[in-house]
Amino acid sequence: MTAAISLHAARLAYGQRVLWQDLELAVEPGEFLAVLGPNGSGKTSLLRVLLGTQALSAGTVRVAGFAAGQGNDRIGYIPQQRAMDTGLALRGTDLVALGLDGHRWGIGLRGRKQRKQRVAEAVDAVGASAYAGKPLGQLSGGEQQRLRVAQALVGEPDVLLCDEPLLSLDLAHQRLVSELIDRRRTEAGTAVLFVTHEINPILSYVDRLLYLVGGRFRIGTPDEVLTSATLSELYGTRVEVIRVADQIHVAGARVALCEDEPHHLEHAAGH
Ligand SMILES: Nc1ncnc2c1ncn2[C@@H]1O[C@H](COP(=O)(O)OP(=O)(O)OP(=O)(O)O)[C@@H](O)[C@H]1O
Repeated sequence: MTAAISLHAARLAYGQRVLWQDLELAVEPGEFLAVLGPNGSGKTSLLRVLLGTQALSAGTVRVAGFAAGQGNDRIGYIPQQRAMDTGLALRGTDLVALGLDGHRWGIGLRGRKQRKQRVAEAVDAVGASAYAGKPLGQLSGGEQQRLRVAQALVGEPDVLLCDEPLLSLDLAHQRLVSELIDRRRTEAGTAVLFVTHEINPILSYVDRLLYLVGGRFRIGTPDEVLTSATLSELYGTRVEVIRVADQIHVAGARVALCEDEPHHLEHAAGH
């Protein structure tokens, strides 16, 4: 099977600062890979490399069968959320339609009808039908975020790159979006690379994770990587992984998981 994403001997450095090196990674079609790590560890930079907007310092990268940047019409991308300009007149449905590859649908009346239908379905799937006709500037952060998810999925991508897609979503919509992404990969074999600070909402979907910390990384299943021994080694300091029912909590200094919790857990762990 040809990997949907492959990085070979990959290195990314900004000047003297090495974000990661000797990275060997093959993400298979249909695989769900979570990418974790503290602020500044290079998660978004990895997405930029896969999108072709950031060159590797060394090594090779291929995405959806192409050199990075060449096959972007096969990639769905959910960027990290930024507040959109409140004066923005673009409507929600217009934003979603930007995710359709114009070449595949043609410009005739039939193509236009089909495009409209596809956009309506994608909007409906994220529960945004009631507000998608409004200008983006009038929508809440979470409402805008659901439209970005629809935009990334509407083009039926082979590879889905998600940069903290659950941020600013309430629990019900976190679940809806995670399930949508999971369904896309199980039904269509789309490979998913999902950057997150919070593993628990997606833990049941994750096949493997890439955990980046200060120039080092580990790749493996959640059971392999999310252990006290592995994370302590990676962080270079004592880290405790605590499993409570089907949730994972990580306690210790500079820990990236469960961002809302480390502060009091750090105290509890005596750091
Ligand atoms: N073009 C650039 N030139 C120089 N340094 C950069 C550039 N882009 C990013 N950096 C630095 O590289 C580091 C990694 O940035 P990146 O955005 O990939 O981190 P991240 O893991 O996504 O962090 P966060 O969790 O905060 O989103 C940061 O310290 C950032 O300042």
